[in-house]
Amino acid sequence: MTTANAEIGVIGGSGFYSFLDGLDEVRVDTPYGPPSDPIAVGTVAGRRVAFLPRHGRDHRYPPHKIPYRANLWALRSLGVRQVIAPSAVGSLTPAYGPGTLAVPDQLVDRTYGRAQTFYDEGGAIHLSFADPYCPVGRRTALDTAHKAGWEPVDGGTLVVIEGPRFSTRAESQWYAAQGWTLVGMTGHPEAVLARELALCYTPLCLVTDLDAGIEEGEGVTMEEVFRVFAGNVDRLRTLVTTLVESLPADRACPCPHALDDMELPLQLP
Ligand SMILES: CSC[C@H]1O[C@H](OP(=O)(O)O)[C@H](O)[C@@H]1O
Ligand SMILES: Nc1ncnc2[nH]cnc12
Repeated sequence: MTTANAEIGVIGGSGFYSFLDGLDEVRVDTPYGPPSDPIAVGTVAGRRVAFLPRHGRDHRYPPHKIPYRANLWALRSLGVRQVIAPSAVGSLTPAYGPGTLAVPDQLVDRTYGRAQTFYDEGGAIHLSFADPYCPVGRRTALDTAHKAGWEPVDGGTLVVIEGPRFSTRAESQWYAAQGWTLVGMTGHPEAVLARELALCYTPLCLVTDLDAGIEEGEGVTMEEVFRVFAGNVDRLRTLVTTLVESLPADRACPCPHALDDMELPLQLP
């Protein structure tokens, strides 16, 4: 049983395996097994922060094998109430080239076979997920990014595919034709599990490539994703640090934290 605590969680994705120096590492266990990695906990600008690389620091978990439930549960058990979630994504529009930062406001789930709820026994719980992301977190992220010199994209739809393969050109063109703008592999079930634990969740999507239906080359490669992300990770890390400082502590947002006080079949950590 750890006594470490944090209010803000950062879940790093591909190429974002560490956050800041000098954080303490804590091992947390959960009813869903251990999270992807020990969690780095510390104080940043007076705010208590917990950092967890979703694939593990050695990227041992592919997107469909990430222990999403353990990750969210572990963060919540440390006291986390707001999650910042950077990830590498493909673009479904030529308007958003590599290096673009986007803060989507919608999500489409095209995954299958992933455990995507904590409420699979003990009673039926149906939560609203109409707006999957915290509006205050999104606004703060966009304002913070503007101040830091980014030109972030405000809104758009992230389609989450099962992976680990990238999309075919036809799939990609179909996603784009729906009006969806970004494609990734990890945004679901991460966001909905955060919602089920009454956590605010703010995605920070860094475009690493034009997806297969948009570009005319050989298709997306993993090497390309890592290379472009590596070229942006330092300023993204700086942005996340500033965002940690800027997120309002009072959570005066419409996200359903009332869950905290509800009688649920699940004993929240
Ligand atoms: C490294 S190629 C595809 C991989 O990158 C993205 O990871 P994350 O969302 O954790 O940044 C994508 O979702 C895939 O998991
Ligand atoms: N094109 C793409 N498709 C799915 N996930 C991605 N992550 C980064 N680029 C991606």
